[in-house]
Amino acid sequence: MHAVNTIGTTVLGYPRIGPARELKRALEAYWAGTTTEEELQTTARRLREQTWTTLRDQGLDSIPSSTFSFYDQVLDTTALFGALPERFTRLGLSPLDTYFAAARGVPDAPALEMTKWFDTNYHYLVPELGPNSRFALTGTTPIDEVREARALGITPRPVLVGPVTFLLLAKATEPGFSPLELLDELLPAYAELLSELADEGVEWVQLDEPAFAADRATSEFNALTRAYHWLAKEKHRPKLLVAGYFGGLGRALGVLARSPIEALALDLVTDASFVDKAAAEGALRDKEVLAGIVDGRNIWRTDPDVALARAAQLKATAAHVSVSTSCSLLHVPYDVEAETDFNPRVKNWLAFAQQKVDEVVLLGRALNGENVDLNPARAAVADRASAEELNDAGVRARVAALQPEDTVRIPYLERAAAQQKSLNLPPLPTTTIGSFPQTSEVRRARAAHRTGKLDDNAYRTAMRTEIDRVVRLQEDLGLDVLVHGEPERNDMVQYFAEQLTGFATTDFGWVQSYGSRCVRPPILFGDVSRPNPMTVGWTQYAQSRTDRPVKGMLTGPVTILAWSFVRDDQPLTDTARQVALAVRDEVADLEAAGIRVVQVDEPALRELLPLHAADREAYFDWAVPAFRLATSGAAATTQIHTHMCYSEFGDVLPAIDALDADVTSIEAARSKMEVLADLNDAGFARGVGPGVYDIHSPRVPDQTELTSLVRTALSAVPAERLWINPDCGLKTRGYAEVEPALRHLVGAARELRAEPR
Ligand SMILES: Nc1nc2c(c(=O)[nH]1)N[C@@H](CNc1ccc(C(=O)N[C@@H](CCC(=O)N[C@@H](CCC(=O)N[C@@H](CCC(=O)O)C(=O)O)C(=O)O)C(=O)O)cc1)CN2
Ligand code: MET
Ligand SMILES: [Zn+2]
Repeated sequence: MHAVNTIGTTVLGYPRIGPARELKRALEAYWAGTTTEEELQTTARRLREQTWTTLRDQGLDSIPSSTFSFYDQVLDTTALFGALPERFTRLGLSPLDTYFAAARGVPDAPALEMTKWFDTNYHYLVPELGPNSRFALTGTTPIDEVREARALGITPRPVLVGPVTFLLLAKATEPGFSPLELLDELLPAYAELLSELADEGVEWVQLDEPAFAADRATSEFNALTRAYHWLAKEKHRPKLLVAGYFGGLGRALGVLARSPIEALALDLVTDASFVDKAAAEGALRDKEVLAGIVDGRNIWRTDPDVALARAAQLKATAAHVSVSTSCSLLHVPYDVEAETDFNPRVKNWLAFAQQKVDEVVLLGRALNGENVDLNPARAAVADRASAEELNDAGVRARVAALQPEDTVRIPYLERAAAQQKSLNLPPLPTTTIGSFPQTSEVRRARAAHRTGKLDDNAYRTAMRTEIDRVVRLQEDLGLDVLVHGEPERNDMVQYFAEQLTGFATTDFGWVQSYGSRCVRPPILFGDVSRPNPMTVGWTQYAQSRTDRPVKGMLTGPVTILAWSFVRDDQPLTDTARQVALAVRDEVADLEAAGIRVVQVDEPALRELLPLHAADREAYFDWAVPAFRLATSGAAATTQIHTHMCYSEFGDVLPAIDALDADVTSIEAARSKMEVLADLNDAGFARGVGPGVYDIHSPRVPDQTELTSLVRTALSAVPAERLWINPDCGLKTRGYAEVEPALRHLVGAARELRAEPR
């Protein structure tokens, strides 16, 4: 047993969508109006109870609560402290519907902005705060959950977004205002919650401060000091565990070590060198340290010897050391045992959330000096290291033979002239980003094909029918560069992973991306190669149905890595080169099949940007060449497009320029085209297609609005280089919105082409 009053073994958080995506289905049914709030609440309660009892039965000492969310934990915090913008609260909806309005938007109240949770593929809803924002404990969810858990005989450890990270993640509603100025307003609301949790018998509360894994200013460290001195001075409160993850804590480690909190959770996986710094931090002497030695973000089984050595290093300096995950398990799937169709050898190398909990329990006992059997784990790690799939001589030789000229094309202006001669496009050419609406018909056909109910021929016919429809629609609308619509793709990364060697894909390995939307990140376990063309058949078919150019559609190497679970036994740069060569082969085959425009999507270029500025150059040094390796084999006449979205691009503009794509489409509608001026400042002078409307909203923009946006764009970019397109792919939308929106888009282009310049 663990010592009295310590936290002991635990995990920092757990998946919540449900092992069979029960929450996704319950949410979508509720939003569609086919079920009641009560039914939704019942599903939610059952999922929470299932999580708590599973974690208890697996033997964790401390069970987290409030890791459940109906949409997002940052939005939960905003709602809990009464800080939802008035445009939602004045709607007169129930608390739950007000919350969903903020998450998803309603006709007169656009949703909160959504953005990436640090360097993950999870998205949170950005709080909007201004000088007049006030906080009050208006919600009861953490307390309700404690009561639910206690009814099961479990006294849980509520997990909350910490006050400083919450403010640092918010966006200011007024220029010049820093939400951190609201700290003194916010702390009393947190203190009140802590006091109420103490009343419920809660012993420990976890406050997450991942914002301190990024570079921070002195004022921000001061805020951290102030926050935890302030919260800790309250007498009536649970003990405080502060969790920093997604990297080493830098100066925040000392700040937290010197603050009067009782425990600290450290990510010992992301930054191994951080262990020494933590060990050297004498002030940990009065604290319990949760050693995050089980990777919460990747799916490999933990090497028990490496992990235990890291944890043991802390024993000399901390009052008590317990074992935990490096971060919440939100970022991994539930259970590897659900994968019945999996290569058993690869399966034995993996740990999903449920297996990671077992690892935490086992390693915790080992750290306490109990006699446990670590040999199965050691054997699995050794087996993986020796697998021949990790070492494909042909792939290795090809990478070793790469030359600098493999990442260089002839100068842009020469290419642009050759492409214009071949494509003969009008000024302000129009195009889309690739996917068209994924109708239930298309989804059903894919599902039936997967389960064998639809044979290959019938499936091909179904997809071709869809491609015909999408091509005809684009011709009718008058778009200039067409796409095939991606009906055959379950996901823009998984689709490729399913066809490449070195990848395994899952049937049930769902991970929440945002709200009810999930992805199944492929597992990149070995050397990567492309046995056969992956997209040529569909693209060539689409091209055969029209005289206009059809744009081939590929996912780039950086995004394939970012949205997969990647191997941790070699640098990302090595893996990226292998993936890039596979994409390069596909570009060559598309070209050979007569495709004159190829888009290589890199929406995750910004996502993988390291949180610490000092690591960024090294990142660009592999990410940019990987994209260039994938695309530089193309003939001068082949027009290479790329696409980026879901990000603030400020920190990656030089990298976008360095990709050397002929045309870059980039999310811009929500920021009103500001990115164009920024690109100019970075010296960017190639084709650019700022998204002219936000595809995340069902709202259809009218032509006047689009014309005016393009006019704004024209003040930054000459018509010869300016493309007109939506912000992102259309797969999550319906035709009822897409058709009129694209009609207005083409109309705007025509209107402006007719104007004298
Ligand atoms: N990997 C990835 N990350 C990304 C993005 C992305 O496109 N891909 N886009 C950004 C935003 N994220 C997004 C993530 C997911 C979805 C999304 O729509 N996901 C779908 C699932 C996509 C999928 O893999 N679908 C498969 C499997 C569908 C499925 O669930 N099938 C049913 C049965 C089929 C049926 O009858 O419908 C089942 O297995 O139970 C398919 O369509 O083939 C969902 O949650 O609903 C959208 C955006 C950033 N990160
Ligand atoms: N080609 C992809 C699509 O249109 C790009 C999406 S970026 C998240 O769906
Ligand atoms: Zn996109």
